[in-house]
Amino acid sequence: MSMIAAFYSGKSILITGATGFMGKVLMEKLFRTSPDLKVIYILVRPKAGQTTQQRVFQILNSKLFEKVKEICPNVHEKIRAIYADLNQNDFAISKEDMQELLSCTNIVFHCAATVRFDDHLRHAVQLNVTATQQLLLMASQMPKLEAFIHISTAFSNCNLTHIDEVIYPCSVEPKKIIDSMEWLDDAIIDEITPKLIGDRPNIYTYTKALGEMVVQQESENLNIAIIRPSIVGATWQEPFPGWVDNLNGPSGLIIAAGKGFLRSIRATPMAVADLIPVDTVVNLTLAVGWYTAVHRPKSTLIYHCTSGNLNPCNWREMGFQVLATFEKVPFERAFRRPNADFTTNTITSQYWNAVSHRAPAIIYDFYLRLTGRKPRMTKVMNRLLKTVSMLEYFVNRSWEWSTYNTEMLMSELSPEDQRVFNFDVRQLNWLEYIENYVLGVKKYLLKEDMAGIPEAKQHLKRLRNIHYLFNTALLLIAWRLLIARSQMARNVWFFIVSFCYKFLSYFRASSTLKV
Ligand SMILES: CCCCCCCCCCCCCCCCCCCCCCCCCCCC(=O)SCCNC(=O)CCNC(=O)[C@H](O)C(C)(C)COP(=O)(O)OP(=O)(O)OC[C@H]1O[C@@H](n2cnc3c(N)ncnc32)[C@H](O)[C@@H]1OP(=O)(O)O
Ligand SMILES: NC(=O)C1=CN([C@@H]2O[C@H](COP(=O)(O)OP(=O)(O)OC[C@H]3O[C@@H](n4cnc5c(N)ncnc54)[C@H](OP(=O)(O)O)[C@@H]3O)[C@@H](O)[C@H]2O)C=CC1
Repeated sequence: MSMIAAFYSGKSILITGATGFMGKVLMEKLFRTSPDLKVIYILVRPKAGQTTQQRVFQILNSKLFEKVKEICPNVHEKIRAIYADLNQNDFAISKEDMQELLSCTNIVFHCAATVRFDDHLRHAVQLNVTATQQLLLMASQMPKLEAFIHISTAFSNCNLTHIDEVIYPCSVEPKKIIDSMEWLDDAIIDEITPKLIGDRPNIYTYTKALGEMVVQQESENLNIAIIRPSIVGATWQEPFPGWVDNLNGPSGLIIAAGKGFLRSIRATPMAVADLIPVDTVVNLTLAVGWYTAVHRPKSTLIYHCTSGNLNPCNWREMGFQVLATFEKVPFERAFRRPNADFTTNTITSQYWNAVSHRAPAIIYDFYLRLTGRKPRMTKVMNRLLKTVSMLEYFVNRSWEWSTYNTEMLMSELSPEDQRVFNFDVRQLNWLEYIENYVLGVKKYLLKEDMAGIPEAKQHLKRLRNIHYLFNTALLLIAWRLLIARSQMARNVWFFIVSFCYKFLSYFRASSTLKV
């Protein structure tokens, strides 16, 4: 019997960010392994015209929850969706709901965050720092609370190259930042943002670091742990391989590459691609929840959930396998044939951006205009290149994360728990994982049918022929222009033509003699 699964039975669990990528997988695993849990409270806001109830209904009816519904048919009765907006005071939770949350919650998993790299500092501070502080305040009023698990990121200190499982302070106290956000206007905030984030690449990593400081400062009477996952990717094994539902991290780039929009990137091929499957993160999170509640460590423990030091894979290997999978299962209606050029040089990268990305987009838009349609490719390409430029920081560096706490926890688990809540990335086969990831992107993000593969392959063949035809035509035009302008080129051309003519005449004469 799994001790971790048994621990969650009968418990009331509060999850923030349950409608997000990681939150859904966390909920799914909890219901699947501990169907006897009492209730999962989730803080949800209405979004995109859907009420909170409609959002929950949609999640429960998704493919991700198919197994859960077999194991725990009354799952909908065990989810309590609480209307909440983490941007607002007291999260805009009603008095009754708040009362219930405070008096019943046993475990808190805080996953909600803004993960956008370019969010405005005020909004990112509100969500990643102030909301964390408010949630901790709520937690301190929960008499039955056994553990509070905060999800951070391994990149919160990405300005360092070796990162230990400790909290590194930021130069300005989070409380001062929170206060200043209340009275500074947007223009001043924009001005001071670069100074505040310093040598971090974006507002996201900076505000997650501030969030960790808040956790440390408010942790006095609470039983807290922090998880720091690296780049979270599709599921490895559970509930099935390759599940993914958003474009963050590599997923969006896999689409862009598979559809032939993105064919080169400024990336260091030998840099470690520190991906971690979302189910691995969730397994570690649940194990940490159990360990923190049962063993009550004296200080706040931080757990790195990374792959690089235990089972490294570099970007070259990853890109190679992604391309190999495109050969087997191509994406439908690709713009160009997928390709992967890595360059570490900024000038070469700009050259490839012009030749491989912008020029085809301009030509395609010209074609759309000619055929009376609205041009759109240049706009799509500009947005993609903006996204790529924001992700480039992470594919041109390697980090070393120590994983003592994570390994210690692994050794504390029973063999059954090590199996059911497996977070040992040494067992991960990258080639298999990446193939399933690409397949998952095709199935769950692009919603493409496997029956369309022959047609997709046919389409790629047509694109290859167009490519050859286009290059040949380009070469001929260039050559024609050259011989029109240069005597030297003309001489070379006449020499080649007369040489070919002589060779053919000789060949014809010798074959006539033989007869
Ligand atoms: C070296 C690799 C090989 C490369 C080879 C060369 C190319 C050939 C490829 C072969 C195979 C390549 C496959 C492997 C690629 C691996 C690359 C992996 C890079 C991973 C880096 C991750 C770093 C993560 C570090 C920290 C981790 C975390 O803690 S948090 C989670 C990460 N957070 C994010 O990823 C959020 C990032 N997104 C944003 O911040 C914003 O969306 C934006 C700033 C990028 C854009 O904002 P904007 O307001 O302009 O637009 P928005 O409305 O948000 O979206 C615009 C359109 O772009 C789409 N979109 C959004 N995100 C992505 C994305 N990550 N990739 C691609 N597209 C994205 C979005 O859907 C919109 O589309 P439309 O609706 O159609 O307009
Ligand atoms: N994905 C990754 O690569 C990594 C993620 N992390 C961390 O993991 C955690 C989960 O990330 P992930 O699941 O990928 O992110 P998602 O963007 O998929 O999910 C974010 C969640 O936060 C919720 N949220 C955002 N704003 C509010 C708000 N104002 N009120 C209520 N809820 C809100 C979202 O709700 P809604 O659906 O309503 O928008 C959503 O449920 C985050 O803390 C992130 O920093 C760490 C490392 C890597």
